[in-house]
Amino acid sequence: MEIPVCIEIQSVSKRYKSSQENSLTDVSIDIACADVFGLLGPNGAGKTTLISILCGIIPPTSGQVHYYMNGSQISDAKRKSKIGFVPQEYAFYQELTPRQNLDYFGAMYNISKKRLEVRREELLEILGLAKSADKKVGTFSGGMKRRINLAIGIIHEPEILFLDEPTVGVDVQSRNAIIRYLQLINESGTTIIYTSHHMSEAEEFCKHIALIDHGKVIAKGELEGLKAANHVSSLQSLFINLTGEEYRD
Ligand SMILES: Nc1ncnc2c1ncn2[C@@H]1O[C@H](COP(=O)(O)OP(=O)(O)OP(=O)(O)O)[C@@H](O)[C@H]1O
Repeated sequence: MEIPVCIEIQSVSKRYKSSQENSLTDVSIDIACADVFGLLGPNGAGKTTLISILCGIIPPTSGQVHYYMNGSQISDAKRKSKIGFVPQEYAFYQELTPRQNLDYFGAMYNISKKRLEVRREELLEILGLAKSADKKVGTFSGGMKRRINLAIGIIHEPEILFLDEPTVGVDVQSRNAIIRYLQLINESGTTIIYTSHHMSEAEEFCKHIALIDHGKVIAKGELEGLKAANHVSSLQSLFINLTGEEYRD
């Protein structure tokens, strides 16, 4: 049985107003429902730009993005309540505690007080933040900050979750906790689209990938199939084979 498409990206190009060049050129990708999809590529490839377009934060210069749920296209308004976004930058208030941050962002999604309380405590527990739930987030380690960033992005139980480098700068323990939790919510049906520079993590985590370089898709498909077709045994080798060794400064 064919898995239905959840996000259809059609010929998306982006040129920022201040720029002479495209940051994305003619990007077309289909992402299946309940997939773990990796958007991978070197620095400056266009990954954050693409995620920002998919989340509706910035518009494409040309091209279209369609979202589908239960086989039907959904409106932009409906899409907003269905998606979650965990950005690369910390998106919380340093002066507030994890409980206060989660209450604040939960209220923005109009979650009922009762449901929010349950969801908040559940996330604090699962992500190992319960003991520090009443301390200011500004005093936290990098790993704890990444985990609270994740908790905020999923407080409203999104069906589609975008994560931009969710494990950057964290230790192995926090990385494992984050990936384990993401695997858990994927198993219960959440579609995950994520970027990372951590190739062994992406290799373990992603089912399908798109490799982007200089704003263009240079490879896409099922990860194992791409490795076999390129005669390599690891995602890192595939990445180097297709994007080369030179710096992207
Ligand atoms: N607001 C902006 N205005 C102008 N150019 C931008 C803007 N944001 C990004 N760019 C440019 O668009 C290109 C793609 O950047 P983007 O941040 O999407 O890449 P990335 O793949 O996420 O990189 P990284 O892995 O370093 O985070 C780069 O050349 C970048 O300089």
